Amino acid sequence: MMTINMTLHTDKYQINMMYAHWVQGTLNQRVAFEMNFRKLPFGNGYAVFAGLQRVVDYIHGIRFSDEEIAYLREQEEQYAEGFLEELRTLRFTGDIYAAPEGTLVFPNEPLLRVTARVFEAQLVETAILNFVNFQTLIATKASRIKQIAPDDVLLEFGTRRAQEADAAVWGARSSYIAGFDATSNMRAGMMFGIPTKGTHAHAWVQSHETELESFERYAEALPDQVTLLVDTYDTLKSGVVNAIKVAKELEARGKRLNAIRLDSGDLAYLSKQARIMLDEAGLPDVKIVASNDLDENLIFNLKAQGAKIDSWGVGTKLITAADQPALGGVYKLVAREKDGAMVPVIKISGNPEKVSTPGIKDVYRIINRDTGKAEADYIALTEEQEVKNGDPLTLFDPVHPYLSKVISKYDAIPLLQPVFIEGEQVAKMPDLDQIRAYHREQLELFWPEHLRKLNPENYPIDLSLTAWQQKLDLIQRYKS
Ligand SMILES: Nc1ncnc2c1ncn2[C@@H]1O[C@H](COP(=O)(O)OP(=O)(O)OP(=O)(O)O)[C@@H](O)[C@H]1O
Ligand SMILES: O=P(O)(O)OC[C@H]1O[C@H](OP(=O)(O)OP(=O)(O)O)[C@H](O)[C@@H]1O
Ligand SMILES: O=C(O)c1cccnc1
Repeated sequence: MMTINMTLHTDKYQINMMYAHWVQGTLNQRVAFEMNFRKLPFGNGYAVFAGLQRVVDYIHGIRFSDEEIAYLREQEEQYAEGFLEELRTLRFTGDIYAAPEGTLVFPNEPLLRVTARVFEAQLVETAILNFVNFQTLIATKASRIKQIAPDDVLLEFGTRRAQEADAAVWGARSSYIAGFDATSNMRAGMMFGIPTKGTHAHAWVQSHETELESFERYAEALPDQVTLLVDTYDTLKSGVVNAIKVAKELEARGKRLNAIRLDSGDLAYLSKQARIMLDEAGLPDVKIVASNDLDENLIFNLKAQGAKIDSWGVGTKLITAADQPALGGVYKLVAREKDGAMVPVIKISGNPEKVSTPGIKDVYRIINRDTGKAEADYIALTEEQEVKNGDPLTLFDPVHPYLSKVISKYDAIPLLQPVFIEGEQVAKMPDLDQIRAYHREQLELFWPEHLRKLNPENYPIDLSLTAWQQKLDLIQRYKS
């Protein structure tokens, strides 16, 4: 398979900064960047971290080959030849720590950290944000849907409405991580091993003289997985009646009708009526699939109306994250090398929540040993020992520091795991089913108050006293 060179999947300003560092002789300065987001999407109580596999693939593929070099030479005559020669040998040689895909993550905590020569750390910002922002957004949307239909079969149908091809396949993967059962996209199935499922379209019915004939022909062709779309002409008077006839014909051949699909009209009413008709025909095992612009709110509503739907096909609103089409993850410089040591740096803002937290940090999920539940995430400078030693921790909200409590019986799970060290991948990426299982286990760690769809309780993200003090000191220094 031809692999596409993604090295120039970056903003020009990154190359400009790389050039300026090269000119100034500072390209080898070591820096640390952390990625985080400030606001949860969809009013949800958590986000589902995704995109790391794509980041890993991208990092491995960084190469300025003849084509990239020629393009840069042509695009920007200010770039000196020596710089272009430097790029020719550029490989990623830094460290990347990241949360595993499927982890529940929260605002204002580092999800991924790059420590590298500034030359490399700057190059990779754009692609990392692109991959992680999109995939985390879709995984979070999918997780909301899964939360309200935990026992139903969830099918991802979005490709035709996705924002182009990459979004379709990586969105399908993100949905699967968060609990979807299958995708309709065959390429996503082939690339990632996601189960694929498909029914048939209205075109199949329309391309026959009668609906019944179309159902019979379809069932003849694919007798082991027949799902019939029943709404082309009249769902209850024609579609379901014909589906029942075909189910009986299948039974006579030792086969069975798997399901019917509803794709328009009042899905609550039609599913209830269809259920009665199927049950009365002795077909209680025939399932009902619904589709038509669904999302978590509609599905929730349909369930409240007593809809008899076993499986949901969700396309447009999932794959485009229709109610919030972007996650605002950012990549901020937190430390730089000075006289051989890494020193913290800060970005001040008029908005207190936007002031960056300086220094290289780790995040620990603090599990209360009495309850087995996550109590808070605790952000500490990497050199801090308290949490590593299991010493009592003061948990306090950095925006409202007077709200605090001490916890002593806890387990601290470090969220950021090494992925690359000195340019070498040090951890094998889990396979997709492991990621999916891990995501399910993650949910078990949280109280339902943080997981509910509407007005969830904020999960505390706390700063260590040392990290907090350092931030205050730096704010003070820049103010004076
Ligand atoms: N019982 C229900 N309660 C709330 N919303 C519903 C219900 N049934 C269906 N919907 C949703 O209402 C929206 C409109 O559906 P409807 O079938 O009326 O229009 P449509 O999609 O234009 O139909 P058609 O495909 O026949 O043109 C869809 O998003 C559908 O999922
Ligand atoms: O509604 P979504 O959540 O986006 O799910 C995907 C939609 O795509 C198909 O419709 P389309 O009209 O494209 O084709 P069809 O003729 O097969 O219904 C399908 O019937 C769903 O309604
Ligand atoms: O299999 C289906 O029913 C399907 C697939 C993609 C989009 N809409 C429906």
